[in-house]
Amino acid sequence: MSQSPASPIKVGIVGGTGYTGVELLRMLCQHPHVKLTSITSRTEDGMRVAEMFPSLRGRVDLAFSSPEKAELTSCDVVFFATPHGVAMAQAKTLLAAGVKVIDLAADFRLQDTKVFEQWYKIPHACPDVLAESVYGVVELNRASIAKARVVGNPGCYPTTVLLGLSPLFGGAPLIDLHDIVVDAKSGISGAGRKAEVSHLLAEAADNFKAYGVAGHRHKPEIQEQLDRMAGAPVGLTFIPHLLPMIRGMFSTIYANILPEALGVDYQKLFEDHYRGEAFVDVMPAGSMPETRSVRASNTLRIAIHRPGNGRKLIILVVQDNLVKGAAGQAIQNMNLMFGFPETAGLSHVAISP
Ligand SMILES: NC(=O)C1=CN([C@@H]2O[C@H](COP(=O)(O)OP(=O)(O)OC[C@H]3O[C@@H](n4cnc5c(N)ncnc54)[C@H](OP(=O)(O)O)[C@@H]3O)[C@@H](O)[C@H]2O)C=CC1
Ligand SMILES: CC(=O)N[C@@H](CCC(=O)OP(=O)(O)O)C(=O)O
Repeated sequence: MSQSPASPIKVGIVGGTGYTGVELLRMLCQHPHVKLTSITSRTEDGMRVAEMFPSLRGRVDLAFSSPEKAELTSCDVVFFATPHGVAMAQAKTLLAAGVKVIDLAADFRLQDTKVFEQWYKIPHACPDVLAESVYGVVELNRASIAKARVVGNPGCYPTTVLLGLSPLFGGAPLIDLHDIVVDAKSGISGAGRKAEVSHLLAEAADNFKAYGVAGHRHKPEIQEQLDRMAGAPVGLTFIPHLLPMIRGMFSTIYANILPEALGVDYQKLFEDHYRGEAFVDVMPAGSMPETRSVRASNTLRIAIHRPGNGRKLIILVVQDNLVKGAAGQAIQNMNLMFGFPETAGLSHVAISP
C-alpha cells in the first residue's frame, strides 16, 4: 500500500551537471515527498545549480559539490547519473549506511558479469551487490523493485524494446522467437553532454545514420531480459540510429506471427496487458506515434500494426530518452522503493510542439 511519510526523504544526485542529472533535478524539485540535499560535480564544485541551469532559479537552492565533499551517506537515496563504473565503486559504502542506490548507468543492469566485462571493459567491483540488485523496468518488475535496495535503471533503447515486446510473452507462443528485428532511433541527447566531434551541430544536424551495427552494448542487455521473458533464447537483430534532433526515441519492432497465432487480436492483447499502467499508452488501432507526443514526459506510447492482416506484427514505440528512458523511470523506481504513489512527481504532460 502507498504511504506518504510526514517528512520528505533526502535525495542525492551524483553527476548533476549531465543531461540525465538535470532532468532528475527538474522533476525532483517538484516532487511532493523529496528534499534534494546533495548534487555533485567534479568540474563545477561550488557553482550554484541555478547559475548553470537558469530554468531551476527559484526551484533548486543548492550548489554543486565535489563527490568527495558531498554528504551522500546521510541521504535516503542516491541517484548515479554518471558514466558506467562510478556507482559500483560506491554502492557498498552507501548500502552499509542504509542508503538506497539507483544507477542510471549500466553497473546493475546485466546480471552476467562476464557479459558486463566484455562490453564495458571494466571488472565488476561488487558482484554480490549486483546479485541483489533489480532491473528497473517498473512495468516488468514492480514487486521486486518495491523491496530493492539497489536498482539498475535500464538503458534507453532496452526500455522501448522490452515494453514493446512484453505483452507477447507469458502465455501461449505467439511469435517466432528466432527472428525479431528492432530498428531503433535516438535523439542526440542520448549520447550525453560531454564534448565529442560527432555530436557537433554541423556533424549531427541535417544528417541521419546508423551506428553500432556490428554490436551495441544494449543488445546483450535486451537479450538477457528477452531470453528470461520468453523462457528461451531469442534471435534478435538490433540496429540503433542517430536522429538529427535533441530528445526522443523511436523503436520500430518487427516480429513474425506464428501460424497458430494468426487469429489473435493483438490490439486487444496490448490494451489488456497495459490497462491501468500510468506510463504506458497503447494508442488506438492505426495510430502513428510521434516523439513529440512524449517530449519531457514519462509516458511511453505504443502503436500496433499488422499490414494486410498478415503475419508481420509491427510495434511502434516512442519515448523521451531522458525521461522514461532515464530520469523519469529512475524516479518511478524511487517512488516504488519508498512506497510513494508511482506517479508522484511524474505528472508532466508532453511539450508539443
Ligand atoms: N542521455 C540519455 O539519454 C541516457 C543516459 N543514460 C546513462 O545515464 C548516465 C548519465 O548520462 P548523461 O546524463 O547523458 O551523461 P552526461 O555525460 O551528460 O553527464 C555525466 C555526469 O557525470 C559526472 N561525472 C562524469 N564522470 C564522473 C565520475 N568519474 N565521478 C563522478 N561524476 C562523474 C559529470 O559531471 P562532472 O564531470 O562535472 O563530475 C556529469 O554530471 C550514463 O551512464 C548514461 O549512459 C541512460 C539512459 C539514457
Ligand atoms: C544516441 C546515443 O549515443 N545513445 C547512446 C545510448 C544511450 C545511453 O545512455 O545508454 P547507456 O546508459 O547504456 O549508456 C549510445 O548509443 O551509446
